[in-house]
Amino acid sequence: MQNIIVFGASGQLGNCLKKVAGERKIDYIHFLPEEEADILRGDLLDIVFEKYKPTFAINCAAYTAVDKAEDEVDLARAINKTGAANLATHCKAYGATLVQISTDFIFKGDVALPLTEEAIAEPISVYGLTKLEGEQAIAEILDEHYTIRTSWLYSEYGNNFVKTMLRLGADRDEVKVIADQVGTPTYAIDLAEAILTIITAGKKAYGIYHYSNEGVTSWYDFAKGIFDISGTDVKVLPIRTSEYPTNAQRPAYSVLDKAKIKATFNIEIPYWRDSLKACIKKLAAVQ
Ligand SMILES: NC(=O)C1=CN([C@@H]2O[C@H](COP(=O)(O)OP(=O)(O)OC[C@H]3O[C@@H](n4cnc5c(N)ncnc54)[C@H](OP(=O)(O)O)[C@@H]3O)[C@@H](O)[C@H]2O)C=CC1
Ligand SMILES: Cc1cn([C@H]2C[C@H](O)[C@@H](COP(=O)(O)OP(=O)(O)O[C@H]3O[C@@H](C)C(=O)[C@@H](O)[C@H]3O)O2)c(=O)[nH]c1=O
Repeated sequence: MQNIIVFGASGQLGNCLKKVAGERKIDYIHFLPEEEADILRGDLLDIVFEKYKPTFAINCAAYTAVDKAEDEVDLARAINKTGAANLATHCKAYGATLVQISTDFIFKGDVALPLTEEAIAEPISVYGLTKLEGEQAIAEILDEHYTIRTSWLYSEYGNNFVKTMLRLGADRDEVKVIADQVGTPTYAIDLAEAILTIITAGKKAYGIYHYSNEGVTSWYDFAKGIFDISGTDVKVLPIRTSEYPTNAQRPAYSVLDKAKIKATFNIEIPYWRDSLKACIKKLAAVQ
């Protein structure tokens, strides 16, 4: 009997998993409220692991405020590293497999070649560093883990670049967006589908995998796509990273190579613009 528990269930990816699990009629998945499943509280983790005796735990909990993390290093490290390690320890004790979500921001991004799972990780931000430390802590504790690195998540849930652009586009005549950071957006609904496909495949092909949508774009082109598809009349000006100072540094190139996940789990990945259309359609329907 499978039993899946989800941490960080109220976040963007948690909500997408809820949606996709509902559509797939998976009824053995439990979305844990944060107050009952704080990944920093060993006492609460003891209770939920004992209650559910999970076969899989999915960790959607994270500290994701990239700029703020530069000033809140201890909190970012506690959630992204210690929290992940706590889950790995509990999974080991209960014979569960851990699905961890990581990020393209573990990479430096100074080489314009798609990044494989073996590419050297050299984070340039506190967020990226603490996420990498989380990956490493899990790997030291547990063999039975799927660590899925993804990039530029967006969806109809939570806060993300698509929703920010639609808000700015509605308020302003002009938006300036960085054109020299290149990567691939990922519709979090597509990622949720991939996670549930991996879990239900029962393959035990543990390890690190890369997943984003297909294609390559810049934040500027992504913004253009958002405004084109939504029919928002706003001028978008391409700018350099140096013209948009932020607390945290971000990789200039972070396109993930998805060959491994496609070959191992027979996953078909949608093109980023097709998924963006699907998301904007959903957002328009709820307005
Ligand atoms: N967003 C993105 O663009 C990308 C995200 N990722 C990774 O994907 C994963 C999911 O991201 P996403 O859904 O967008 O992130 P969100 O920030 O939307 O969700 C994270 C969730 O974790 C919860 N959380 C924080 N601390 C704890 C804790 N101690 N115990 C339990 N829950 C906690 C948050 O609750 P609260 O809000 O109450 O603090 C929030 O609900 C993360 O691992 C992230 O690093 C990877 C690449 C891109
Ligand atoms: C709002 C805005 C952002 N930008 C730039 C800043 C930044 O380089 C880029 C994206 O900005 P955001 O702050 O929305 O996104 P950011 O928080 O940097 O997104 C990252 O989040 C973490 C959690 C990840 O793991 C990454 O994969 C990535 O998705 O767009 C502009 O150029 N103009 C704007 O008006």
